Amino acid sequence: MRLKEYPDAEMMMLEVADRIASDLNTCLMSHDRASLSVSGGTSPGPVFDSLSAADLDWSRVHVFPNDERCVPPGHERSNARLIRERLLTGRAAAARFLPMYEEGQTPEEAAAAASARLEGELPVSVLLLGMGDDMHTASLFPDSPQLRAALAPDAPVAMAVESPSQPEARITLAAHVLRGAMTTHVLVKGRAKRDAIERARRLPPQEAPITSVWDDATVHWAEG
Ligand SMILES: O=C1O[C@H](COP(=O)(O)O)[C@@H](O)[C@H](O)[C@H]1O
Repeated sequence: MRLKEYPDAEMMMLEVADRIASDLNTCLMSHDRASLSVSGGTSPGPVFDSLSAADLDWSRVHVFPNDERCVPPGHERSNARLIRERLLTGRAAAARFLPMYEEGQTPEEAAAAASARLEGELPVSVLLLGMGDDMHTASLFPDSPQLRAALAPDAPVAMAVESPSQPEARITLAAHVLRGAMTTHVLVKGRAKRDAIERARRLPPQEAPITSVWDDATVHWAEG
């Protein structure tokens, strides 16, 4: 894992957006299309704002979340909603979006459909992950009963998971799918998460799921 520190969050968001655009362009030079899997939650909005204006052939980019909360697509906690509103606008509106959850599906149905839909998109060309204070990434939560299965090398592409700390069921890409990405960036903001990075270095994936996917990643951090 490479840790890159920035003097402020604004600079970090711009540089991460630039790096992702450059990674996508490089991929598109030698492939018909590129896949971009992005985090949800509270952190990546400013990266999306900048990335959505990037000059690249978005019509050849397929975008999907790392994970999804099983809520309706217009819900304020929907990762798809954040991606549609902040990333898939401007130039990036030409990208194809592949959702992980559709209203009315059970989590298990959504996970099976997402696995089938995303299998042909692998390996992920460019992966943007986030990380919580509890060292979860995507929806790989340390207190999830399904974590062991989601960390297994033979896990399905996408899995239905729960966490006692979360209000709804989730769909998450399995750890081996995240680990298999061609380029990985982890976006981390704030002092509490910096402390979490240091704690995670000494812990196994069962306690710090981020460590199961960050070996080849660049972790971008700014205090605020
Ligand atoms: O619940 C989630 O949490 C992580 C971290 O989110 P943040 O709000 O602390 O930035 C995020 O990466 C994941 O996609 C999301 O569903």
